Formats: sequence, C-alpha cells, structure tokens
Amino acid sequence: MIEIKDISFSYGKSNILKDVSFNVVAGEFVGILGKNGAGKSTLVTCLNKIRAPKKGRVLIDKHDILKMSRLETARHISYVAQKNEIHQMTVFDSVLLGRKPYIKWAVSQEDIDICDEMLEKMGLSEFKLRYIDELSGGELQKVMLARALVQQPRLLLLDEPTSNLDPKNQYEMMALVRHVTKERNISTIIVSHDINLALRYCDRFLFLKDGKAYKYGDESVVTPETIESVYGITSAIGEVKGQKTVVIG
Ligand SMILES: Nc1ncnc2c1ncn2[C@@H]1O[C@H](COP(=O)(O)OP(=O)(O)OP(=O)(O)O)[C@@H](O)[C@H]1O
Repeated sequence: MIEIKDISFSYGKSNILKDVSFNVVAGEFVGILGKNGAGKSTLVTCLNKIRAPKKGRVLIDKHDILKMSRLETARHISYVAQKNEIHQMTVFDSVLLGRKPYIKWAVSQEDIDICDEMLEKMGLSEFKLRYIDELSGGELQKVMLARALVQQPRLLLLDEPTSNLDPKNQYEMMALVRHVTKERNISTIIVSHDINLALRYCDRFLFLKDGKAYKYGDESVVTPETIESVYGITSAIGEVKGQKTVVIG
C-alpha cells in the first residue's frame, strides 16, 4: 500500500500542491490527470524524493520514504521523467542502469538476462547495441520505460511516458505497464493527458485542480462535469466497443 498524506509544495511563494492525499493499493494502476501547470509532475517528483514537500508524508508499506537510504529508495521506486537527460551509451547499458540498486560487485548473469528479457518484451532487441542519442523520441521513451521496469520497483512512477509514441505503441506500452503492475503486484502512477488511454488501462484516476486532489476514484469520477471543471471544456461520454470513451467538444 502506498499512502500519500497531505503533500504540500511551493516554488518560492507560489503554492503548487495543497494537502494532496490519496492511497494506491498493490496491483493498482492510477492515472494523474489535470491541465497544464496543475502540478502533476511536481507531485510525482515529491513522491520520489527529487523534491522535498513542504509538508506531508509518503509511506510505502508503512515505511516513510524520507527515512529510506538512497539504495533503499532505488529498490522501492523507479521513475520515468517527462524529459530525459541523454548520455552517450548503448541501449543495453542504459537499461542495465536500472539494475544498479541490486549490483554488488559485478553485473551478474541474472542482471543481463533480466535486461535481455525486457528488451525482447518491448521489441527493442534489435536496438540493443545502438547509442541512445541515435534513437527516435518514441524509441527512447521505450528504453527509459524498460530501465524503470528492470529496476523491479514497488512503486513505478511514469510522467507522460507515451507522449512520443505512435498510437499502436502507446496502447502496447500501457498494456505492458498494466500487465507488469498486476503480475508483480506493484503500484503504478502515471501522469497523462490522454483521458481515453487512461480510462482504458488505469484502475483509478486522480484529477488535480488548483493544487488539490479534486477527484479521486474509479472510472465513475470521469464525468463531463469533472472534465469541464478541470479542463474548462465540454465533453460527452459514451461507449465504444464496450469501453467508456470521452468525446471532447
Ligand atoms: N522549477 C520550477 N520553478 C518554479 N516554478 C516551477 C518550476 N517547475 C514548475 N513550476 C511551475 O509549477 C507549476 C506546476 O508545474 P508542473 O510541471 O508540476 O505541472 P504539470 O501539471 O506537470 O504541467 P504539464 O501538464 O504542462 O506538464 C507550473 O505553473 C509551473 O510553471
């Protein structure tokens, strides 16, 4: 169980997050939604200790993440950022970095196998020895996701990890993340602007508005009223192929 309790954060005098609280149980995939500048990325970086909240706590199975060592944190949380820093290294080495929290003296055969398996699963095997600065934006996003998954976290944090992917890859990546979340019984939190993609794959939805957790719950919180209040646009909700779908406008 991940417990996020009363997180508040400010950049200088500007209060971005105000007492944001929500829980994510094991095996659950949660989508964070909200308009540009709502504080979604800021919230995610408060959950992985990149930023220190002014107030509040994050507990993973009752353990306060602020009290964890760097190594312990890396074994519990992995994170794919919206913007990635690129260093000159191969795809394989870049994914292998995700195993760093587990490597004691040298890379083991198990580490290599875990990385190879993930590259295969994500259709990246052919890129294994390519340099990551020679990849397309979408290919790079897949590599970053592969790295986060081989880290085998308890909490997986993804900040718009599919924004550069074509529709087929977006759906495949979301299906893979959902599958891994259920199979490993971990908690996954994703920031997304794609309400329909989130509706299809996430179990619960957190709408951020004015720095607060405006709505949190299952797909029943995704309503035209919520969408209008959060994004200032009208919408209709229907069903396409048995799937709840939002049509904007
Ligand atoms: N380092 C910073 N210093 C000052 N203000 C910042 C900083 N980073 C973000 N902000 C501001 O904080 C607010 C929240 O930013 P954040 O990136 O968390 O929003 P977001 O919901 O993720 O937005 P988007 O959907 O556009 O990615 C914005 O108004 C942004 O301008």
